[in-house]
Amino acid sequence: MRLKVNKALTIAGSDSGGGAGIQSDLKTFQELSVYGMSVITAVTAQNTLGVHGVYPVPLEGIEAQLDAIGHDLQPGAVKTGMLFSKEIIEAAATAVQEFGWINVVVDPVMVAKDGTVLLENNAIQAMKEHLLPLAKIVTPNRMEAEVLIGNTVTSPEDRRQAAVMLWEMGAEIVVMKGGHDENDDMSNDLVYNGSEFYELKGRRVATKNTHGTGCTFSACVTAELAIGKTPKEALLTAKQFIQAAIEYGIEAGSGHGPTNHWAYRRLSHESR
Ligand SMILES: Nc1ncnc2c1ncn2[C@@H]1O[C@H](COP(=O)(O)OP(=O)(O)OP(=O)(O)O)[C@@H](O)[C@H]1O
Ligand SMILES: Cc1ncc(COP(=O)(O)O)c(N)n1
Repeated sequence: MRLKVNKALTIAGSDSGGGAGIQSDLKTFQELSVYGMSVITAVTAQNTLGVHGVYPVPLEGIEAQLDAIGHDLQPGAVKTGMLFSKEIIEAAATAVQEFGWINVVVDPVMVAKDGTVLLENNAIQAMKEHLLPLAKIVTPNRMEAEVLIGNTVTSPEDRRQAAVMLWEMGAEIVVMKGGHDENDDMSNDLVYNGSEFYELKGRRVATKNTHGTGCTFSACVTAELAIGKTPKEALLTAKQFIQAAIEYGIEAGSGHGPTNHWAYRRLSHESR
């Protein structure tokens, strides 16, 4: 018997340490029973202590991966992570349009936790011009939102304003993630869909093991959209997924460790 599967694609960088990027995305897709596919934009030599090298894949190799998928395997949703350069952003945006890919989730990855640049400065404009208008959902953290709107985001009012500005740049739904907020109790994310604001609420976990939280969250949103869930349903599940992954953390490496990608599935089974 052949099962019909829901398919999702990640266009992102490889994290040799396994906690972020392509690796976190494929693990998350698998946990949600979604068939994962990947276009690798760059290889990073990375562990929990930091990024030790960044090796972009030649543009021709990226376009070949996009074409290979586009001509055969139609994804039900697509996410972008580390895109590194203006040229790679343009190639990804061209493929989305050429192949009619839907449910595009843009995680505007810019720097790693240790400060290593994962998106060149001159690529910001291309992201605004070419990618945000194609996004069903964009998921910036506070620093990424500041770079995209060109202003600081500190107060709750700034956050709402930034969400509106990003929506005006063309993303259908904006999620302002709260991982970097100065709130010891909660890590809440603010969502704006053009007509209403709502929050994804989560208890803040005191841990240094948060490597790849943003990648994992956006991968979960993507998988849920591929399954056919509404954006709101997808976001609520992603919040539960990342909460479990942080709360039931694992110890791997001696620096900023990864999250537990199987915690959500374990908890779902246990509660049945
Ligand atoms: N310590 C924490 N406790 C609970 N939730 C957290 C914590 N840190 C982050 N989160 C949640 O994880 C998700 C990712 O948010 P975050 O702001 O960390 O993204 P990010 O900076 O893009 O992540 P990264 O760059 O590490 O992949 C959000 O839902 C956020 O609220
Ligand atoms: C390939 C790749 N993609 C994304 C991130 C961001 O994750 P973090 O901010 O947790 O380092 C990363 N470090 N590496």
